Amino acid sequence: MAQRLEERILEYVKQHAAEGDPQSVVDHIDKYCSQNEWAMHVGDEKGLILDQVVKETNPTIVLELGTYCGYSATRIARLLKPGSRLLTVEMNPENAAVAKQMIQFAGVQDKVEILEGSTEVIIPSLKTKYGVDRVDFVFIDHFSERYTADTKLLEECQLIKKGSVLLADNVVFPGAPDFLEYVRTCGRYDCTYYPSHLEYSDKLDALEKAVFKGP
Ligand SMILES: Oc1cc(-c2ccc(F)cc2)cc2cncnc12
Ligand SMILES: [Mg+2]
Repeated sequence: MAQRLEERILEYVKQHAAEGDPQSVVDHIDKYCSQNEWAMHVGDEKGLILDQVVKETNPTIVLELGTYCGYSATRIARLLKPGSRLLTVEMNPENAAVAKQMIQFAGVQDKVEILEGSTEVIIPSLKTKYGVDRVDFVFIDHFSERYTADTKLLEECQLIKKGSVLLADNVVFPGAPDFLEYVRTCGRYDCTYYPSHLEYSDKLDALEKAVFKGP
């Protein structure tokens, strides 16, 4: 029995999902985490909203804050057009190691790059170190206390331009009240609220979409 929850999830996927099939990987993570052990993936219900926003945005460059086991990176990457790429930031090296294997197993490794470190250090290095000009879509799913600071950092680093889409998980539970206040009142975003439920639970949660109108 693998020591860590994240390793048990990866083991289950490797033994039961279809290698090279990202939908199968996503479905099996959902199956394990709804039947065996809860884990903090965005999940199937909020995942369908994520899918819809990714499809309507059709992004070329995606930034994800909070990789965890790679569930949402796999979920997003399966929808990306050829030539597009997803950069995902994870500060926990053990989770990054699991996510790397998950993404590899799903067969989306050519689209996904895992950046190990903290967002406050990595975001300012995206242009110089990772050759990013602008990000079209940002999935914010790390510590809710960092949502507002990292959003401001993306603006200051000129990584988001008019039309860039932010989508934030957990704006109800655990909650991101200052983020909601910021994007809804600063005047630079068009916001949409998507009520849903916490992953693998009947507790209420929601996603917030914030489309940047420009500086
Ligand atoms: O989706 C999420 C859920 C929870 C969480 C925590 C405590 C609890 F009781 C329930 C849920 C934590 C998260 C941290 N980072 C990113 N996403 C998360
Ligand atoms: Mg989350």
